[in-house]
Amino acid sequence: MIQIKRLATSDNDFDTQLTELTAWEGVSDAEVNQRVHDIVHDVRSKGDQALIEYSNRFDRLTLSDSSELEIPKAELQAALDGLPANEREALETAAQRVRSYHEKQLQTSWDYKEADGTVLGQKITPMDKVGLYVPGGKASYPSSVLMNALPAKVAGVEELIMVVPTPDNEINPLVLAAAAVTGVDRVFRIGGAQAVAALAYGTESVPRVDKIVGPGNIYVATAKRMVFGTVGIDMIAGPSEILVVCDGETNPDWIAMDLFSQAEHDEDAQSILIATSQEYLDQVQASIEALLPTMERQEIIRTSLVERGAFVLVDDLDQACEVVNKIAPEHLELSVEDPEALLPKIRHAGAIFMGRYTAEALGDYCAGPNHVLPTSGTARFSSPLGVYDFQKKSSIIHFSADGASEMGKVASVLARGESLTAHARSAEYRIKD
Ligand SMILES: NC(=O)c1ccc[n+]([C@@H]2O[C@H](COP(=O)([O-])OP(=O)(O)OC[C@H]3O[C@@H](n4cnc5c(N)ncnc54)[C@H](O)[C@@H]3O)[C@@H](O)[C@H]2O)c1
Ligand SMILES: N[C@H](CO)Cc1c[nH]c[nH+]1
Ligand SMILES: [Zn+2]
Repeated sequence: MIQIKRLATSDNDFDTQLTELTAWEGVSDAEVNQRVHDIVHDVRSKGDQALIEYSNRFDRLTLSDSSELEIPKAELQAALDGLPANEREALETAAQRVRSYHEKQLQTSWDYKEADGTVLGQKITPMDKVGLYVPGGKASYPSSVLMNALPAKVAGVEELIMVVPTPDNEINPLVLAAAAVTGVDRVFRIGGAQAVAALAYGTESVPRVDKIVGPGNIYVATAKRMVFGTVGIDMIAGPSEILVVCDGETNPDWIAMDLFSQAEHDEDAQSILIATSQEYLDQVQASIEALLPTMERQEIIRTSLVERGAFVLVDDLDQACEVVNKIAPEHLELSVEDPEALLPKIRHAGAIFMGRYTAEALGDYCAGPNHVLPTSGTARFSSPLGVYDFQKKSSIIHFSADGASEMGKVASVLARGESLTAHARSAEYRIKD
């Protein structure tokens, strides 16, 4: 029997149980923080040498020279050329759909003119150089290459630097092929906190970037948080999560597999099912028992479900939405007859999958929207990775002589109210007699 926690909103201590369930201890774990701090410090002070040492230790490589850190560009195209036709076609189809979706997000500069001729606006500029973290410890993620690189390309970023760990010196050719398809400029075989530090501070081989994006495990997420300020980051995109709300009418095997789909990423991944009847939860439990032995990654799935998974019994679908908003999941599946009716009640979720046919897995690969999403409740204030993450804005202010005179009077009063005389006099010079 796989012991999945059972909670009910009718439990007296439901809120406490929910808080304990969704707390991702690792993020604030002092030991992880110290380890990541040491790694970041070493990369900053020893550069490539630290990258070589950590990659040899954590990814079991045998690097001895800086020149081995980068994967030559010719290997990216060779990987693409060597793909079986069905893989190449799937990769290109997914890339085309992700690109089209993201093109809709492109923001452009804007301005408007006031009656006295003053022009105000915003100039939108792509970033110069960004770092794309592509995870690769427990699974390899060609799809994450697409999701990281394509919005950056659509935004017009000049240089894309990708990092990806290659444990035991193995790399999925699809990862390199995806880098070729999307036009990534340089790829380094490094991962974890050391890769994040290299992108943030630069080393002899790895260029320093302006922003680091992409998902990763606890070491990656902690390092991104640590270097924020020196570089920009997109969000904390940690271990995957799925929250399924079901009205009890979807085939329980489908729901069991949807829960497995995120649990198989990582022991730290979180899969939760909310339903309106105990009988339905029992049916999904039975499906899990029957299907788990058929799964290649059953040990990871089992640990994830037992340690971090849960079944939550609610009175009705309205109450389900309240629980969703408290959890603010990365992925939400509304596996119900009328998902449109629930949508207005959902305020916090990274991506919302509507109806019984919309498996979250489609969103991971080829629906079009980005799969790099905020995790561990950060959907309360973060959004999916998008073109907007690679664009920045400058305010444009161009006063006419008349406008400067009128606003000079306003600025003068406010500046004198702050006792900032130079500000006041600077504005006053432009006031017409
Ligand atoms: N939120 C998203 O959008 C999204 C998308 C894809 C994947 N994911 C998540 O990304 C994560 C990927 O994790 P992963 O482990 O497979 O790959 P990863 O690339 O994130 O991490 C691998 C690296 O972790 C470092 N590491 C491993 N053990 C360490 C230790 N003991 N001390 C210091 N560093 C250590 C190593 O440097 C290694 O190269 C999963 O949790 C998955 O769920 C999230
Ligand atoms: N579910 C992950 C985001 O949390 C993305 C992914 C890539 N490959 C499979 N899944
Ligand atoms: Zn996934």
